[in-house]
Amino acid sequence: MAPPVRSVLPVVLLGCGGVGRHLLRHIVSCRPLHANQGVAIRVVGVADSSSLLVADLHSNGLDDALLTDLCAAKSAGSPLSSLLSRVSGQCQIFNNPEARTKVIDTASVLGKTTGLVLVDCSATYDTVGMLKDAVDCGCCVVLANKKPLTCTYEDFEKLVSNFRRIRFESTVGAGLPVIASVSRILSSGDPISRIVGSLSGTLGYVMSELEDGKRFSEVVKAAKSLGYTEPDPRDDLSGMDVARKALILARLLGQQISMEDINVESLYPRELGPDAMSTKDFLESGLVQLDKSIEERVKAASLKGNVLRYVCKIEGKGCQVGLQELPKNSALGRLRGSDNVVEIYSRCYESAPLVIQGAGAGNDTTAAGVLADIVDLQDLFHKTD
Ligand SMILES: NC(=O)C1=CN([C@@H]2O[C@H](COP(=O)(O)OP(=O)(O)OC[C@H]3O[C@@H](n4cnc5c(N)ncnc54)[C@H](OP(=O)(O)O)[C@@H]3O)[C@@H](O)[C@H]2O)C=CC1
Ligand SMILES: N[C@@H](CC=O)C(=O)O
Repeated sequence: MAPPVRSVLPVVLLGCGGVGRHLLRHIVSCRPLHANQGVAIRVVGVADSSSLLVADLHSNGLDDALLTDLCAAKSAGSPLSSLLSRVSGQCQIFNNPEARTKVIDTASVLGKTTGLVLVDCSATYDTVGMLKDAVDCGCCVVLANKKPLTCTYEDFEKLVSNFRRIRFESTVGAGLPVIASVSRILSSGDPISRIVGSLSGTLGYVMSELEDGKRFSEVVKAAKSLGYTEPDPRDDLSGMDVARKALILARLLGQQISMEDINVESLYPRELGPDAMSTKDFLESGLVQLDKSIEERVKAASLKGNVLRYVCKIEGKGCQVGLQELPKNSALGRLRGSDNVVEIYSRCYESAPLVIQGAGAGNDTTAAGVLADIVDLQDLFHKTD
């Protein structure tokens, strides 16, 4: 017999793309496991870019059959609003801008009663306001989306102001325990002097596939279909996605810096950027224009026994991210596929760094990281009766 439920965690999910849908599926499939741990996750609402589907706040949330249908509808490319005929009297659909207001109302009501975990699996800056309001209402926040933590330093400070109520493990290294390790080292009073790593699943995959003689344009498209890239793969190829991860880590180390303070090397010129062409055009006709120059760089490195890796370095007061030639048999050079590696140097890990390595991208592993973050908040949702 399952033990009594000790913690009920109401969740509102922002974003039901690749990661968000995997999260909902993991929540449904892990019900028996969580029940054995005395934990229940109640999905109260799910939002996409235009609508919010929200349950009656006195109910048990959206039921698993509806969540499954919702995932199927979104996978097929339909908006959440297409579920209108499917929803019962127990839930409602709000379209923007009412959807945003409803998220904040929900945070306000549940923040005062049961508590709420607002989970951001979108890829936009637009959620920052809702997240800050949720923090003000005493709610917990879990992020896969890096953008809210990488806008202004004031926003970052606000979001992490109650560190017990926020989790953002999946923003760096997908499911890898990078943030947890950095936080543990810091809270033990062991100063971190340097973090070096390969922090892009996409660029790691692309670089290792290029070594096998594949074409850059083909490999980038494969990375997108494997769920490694950002919605616009130029976010990865510009180095901005890695720079965001570097900024989150640097801010965690106490550096009060912004994106403008990070040196970022882009793999494509301005003429192929978002201001010049759509994502679709970039994938169809922009990418191939990069094949030759990247192939030449890979060959030049290979002649010296080296490989290319997109490296992130955080030390002292600065961060830099860019492409480097590294020996094939170095820790970063040996990386294959979407694996990330992160080396953390501190007083305790001075000559031999703490090394964290493993899958650094993908919807499944990222959603698993988000779910672990939600479950990690369970003690804040203990029933007191
Ligand atoms: N994939 C990976 O390996 C990893 C991803 N991440 C992060 O996870 C996040 C999600 O990635 P992914 O699932 O691939 O992205 P997708 O583009 O597949 O999904 C994004 C979702 O966000 C929704 N959305 C957009 N704007 C809003 C808004 N204002 N409010 C609510 N929802 C909104 C979109 O709606 P609509 O469906 O209507 O377009 C879509 O459902 C990103 O921030 C990414 O950086 C982090 C680590 C690893
Ligand atoms: N696009 C990112 C996904 C994880 O953050 C990557 O490739 O690493």
